[in-house]
Amino acid sequence: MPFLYPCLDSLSLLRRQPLFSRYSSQVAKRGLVTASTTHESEAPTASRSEPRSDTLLDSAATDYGRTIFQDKAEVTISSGSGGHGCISFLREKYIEMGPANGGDGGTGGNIYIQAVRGETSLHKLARRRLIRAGRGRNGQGKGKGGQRGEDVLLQVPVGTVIREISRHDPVAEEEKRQSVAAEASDGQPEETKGTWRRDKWILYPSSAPSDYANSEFPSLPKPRRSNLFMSQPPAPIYLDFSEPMESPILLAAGAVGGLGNPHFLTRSTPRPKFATKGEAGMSVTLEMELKLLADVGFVGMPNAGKSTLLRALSRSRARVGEWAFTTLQPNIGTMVLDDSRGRPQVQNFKASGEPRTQVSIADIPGLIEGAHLDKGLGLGFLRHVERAQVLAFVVDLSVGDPVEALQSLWHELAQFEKIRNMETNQRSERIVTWRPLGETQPLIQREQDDASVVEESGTAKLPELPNAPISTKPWFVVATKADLPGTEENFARLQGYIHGLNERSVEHPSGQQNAWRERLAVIPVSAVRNEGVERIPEWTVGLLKD
Ligand SMILES: Nc1nc2c(ncn2[C@@H]2O[C@H](COP(=O)(O)OP(=O)(O)OP(=O)(O)O)[C@@H](O)[C@H]2O)c(=O)[nH]1
Ligand SMILES: [Mg+2]
Repeated sequence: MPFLYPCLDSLSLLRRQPLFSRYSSQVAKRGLVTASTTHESEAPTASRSEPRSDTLLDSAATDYGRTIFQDKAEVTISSGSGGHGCISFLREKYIEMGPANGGDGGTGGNIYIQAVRGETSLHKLARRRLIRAGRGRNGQGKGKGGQRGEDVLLQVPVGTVIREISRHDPVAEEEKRQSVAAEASDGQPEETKGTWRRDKWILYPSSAPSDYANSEFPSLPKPRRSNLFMSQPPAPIYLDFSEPMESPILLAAGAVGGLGNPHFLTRSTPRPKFATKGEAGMSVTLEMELKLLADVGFVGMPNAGKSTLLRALSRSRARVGEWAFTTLQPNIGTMVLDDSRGRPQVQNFKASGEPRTQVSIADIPGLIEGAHLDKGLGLGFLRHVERAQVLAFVVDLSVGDPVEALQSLWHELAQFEKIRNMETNQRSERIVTWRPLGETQPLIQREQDDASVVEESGTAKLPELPNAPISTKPWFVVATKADLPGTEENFARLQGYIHGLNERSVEHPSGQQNAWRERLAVIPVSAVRNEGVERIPEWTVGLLKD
């Protein structure tokens, strides 16, 4: 019997037992088992009764939550083209050759954009390089207009900045072409009668070329735009979504549809056998950049303990490891001040009077000396803390001189600001008129005459500077790893330096005269032991303002 049914063999049952219990204890240790399953398993009670903070803060480097994150995207949006007009004639009983009744083409779909709270990354847009709205349907007989193209709604996270790189607008190009042709013929409108442009006209399907040999085409209607075009943002697009939006805004309006054949009814052509094609949709290439909007930004060297601190302050499961550059992309954690159960930990009100229930924190990859020269992971991640209201400098007490570490972090911040301002200047650079030797007319002036693009960008309003200088932000220092032996001396040194800053006896590490130094503090903590961190929410909230 046992050799036929090994499952009934009592020996094999016994052999399987330790394996199962080993598995269940591992699972219970990771905290992955729900209440009902742990009840049945033989997990040791000791691992279940461990305090939550210990398992979360001193976890293995492999135990972390992963989120897909992308903070840059370049997409081309293309609004829908219009449907073509229809060539049709009424045909009924006893009416063999009725009047023209072709409908107009439908308008193309629009592209809208909305900043919403739920989104945290641009990865969905980044992997779609081209986003098209639907095309308008063609007009139909019996005077039926074509159906509108489908609209597209892009949802981006709050904190996204959108810049236009290039644009292709067929209607604008056609308008320009016509105005150039009109100028060439001394203000007279371009003569298009008797000619036809293949890209503009639709001919009756079953007609032969001879049908059009003697017929005269009417003049081409002027390029048209949909009414919604007026509510499009002016070119070049520069949008900064720092607030969630209740309703989407229009980014690119769909093109209008073509005209059906009744539009071309004249005395000389009672049965027009032509209609116009719909206008082509415009396409705009946009660069999107996400600058996470957190209330507090952590700035520190690699391995300083930023992610551990984030785990101690919030329920974040940011990766922690004992090597440098564990964090490769920003983590956002939420520090809950009031969980609506009993008395809140810290009571604070916004300027609007509503209570502040949570504070968001951004933990970014570490900065090393020379990050502005692209050492380590570079300075790019600082854009996620540049909009934070408060900066927390996380300094490791167990390695090197904490004062030097703080100063070099400030140096890198200053370099970041310099590079950012340079980029802003480049973007808004004005056109300088330059006159080469021997030329009577300035070169740029000549360009302006025939290229309206140069004129437009020169006269466009400069966008407002969205950020205050970093040195004017409130900041404080968190001295981590205070549990390690021999860190008292380093802490005393750091405290002395901060005291000197408060007294204004030492220069501000940013080197700026008007830098913020109202209430500087250094908070010693041990994030792994969850000691001292309870001071951070209180101190942060005191610095936050609306
Ligand atoms: N003893 C002690 N160790 C700590 C403390 N905080 C963090 N650590 C340890 O320091 C190491 C680095 O911690 P992380 O939180 O990954 O440091 P990080 O600043 O996020 O590092 P990067 O992501 O690489 O920039 C880990 O091994 C932590 O366990 C602390 O307060 N005390
Ligand atoms: Mg980290």
